[in-house]
Amino acid sequence: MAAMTRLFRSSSAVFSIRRSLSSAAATEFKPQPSPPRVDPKARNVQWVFLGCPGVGKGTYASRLSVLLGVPHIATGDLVREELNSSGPMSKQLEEIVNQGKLVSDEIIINLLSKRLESGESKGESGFILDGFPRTVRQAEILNDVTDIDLVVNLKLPERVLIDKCLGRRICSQCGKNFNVATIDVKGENGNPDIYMDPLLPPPHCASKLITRSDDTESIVKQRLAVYTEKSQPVEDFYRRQGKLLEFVIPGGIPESLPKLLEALNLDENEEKESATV
Ligand SMILES: Nc1ncnc2c1ncn2[C@@H]1O[C@H](COP(=O)(O)OP(=O)(O)O)[C@@H](O)[C@H]1O
Repeated sequence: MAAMTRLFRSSSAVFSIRRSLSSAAATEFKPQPSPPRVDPKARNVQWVFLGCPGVGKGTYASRLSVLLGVPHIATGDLVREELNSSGPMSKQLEEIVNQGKLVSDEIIINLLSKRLESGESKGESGFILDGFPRTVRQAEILNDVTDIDLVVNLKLPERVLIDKCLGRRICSQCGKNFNVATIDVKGENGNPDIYMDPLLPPPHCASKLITRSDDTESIVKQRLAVYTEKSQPVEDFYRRQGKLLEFVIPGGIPESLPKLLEALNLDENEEKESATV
């Protein structure tokens, strides 16, 4: 990871790294990968979680990061930390985020480099990235500095995404995410019904819940449009490399997490046992 941190630094300074995809890679679509069995003792996976706002990237990435013993690094969290600080970029970031737009690649890579450097100094290795890369340019830069093992692309229908964003709540003290929405959507056009219970906070968080300023209906719709325009091409970028694992979320966490672990070739019980050794 040291090399990645250093190279990220230089790429953010020079910001001219470009990797043109070979024409063969651009046309050849590889089948969905079957992830190799992860050895719990060598958990330095380098994974990326993609998916629309509200799909649950943070929820699933944070659970997997605990199972695999790698940090969960969410660029949205890095942006919000900076935005809530009294730093020089705070006002500018607030405006961008509250318009549902993307922060510049340069700012994001700078924030991510700092986070990787601080993790590296604490001995972290491997990562699950959530919310990065979000543009093809970011994906190209990442591709130039390190090898990503697997990209998990989470999917849900758009009407569920909007309800989930509107129901999202965060504990202002511990930072954990909850959701007060009950999702109960009848399947259409051959798609199955989707039911999700609310994810309610424990009593000590209940009085400290806040809503993200960008989780209003109009900003969520704008973020979804930005995702389609800027981030969907990132799915194709990784699909061409044969690294994209598509996962349609079937329901709430109790139903979906075991299925996701199965798709990832991970065994929750084995992982838990080895985590306690
Ligand atoms: N990789 C990125 N590139 C540009 N902007 C980003 C990136 N990651 C996060 N942001 C900014 O932070 C905001 C919140 O990100 P995130 O928490 O990942 O939200 P979402 O729920 O939309 O996935 C985004 O709308 C965007 O303004």
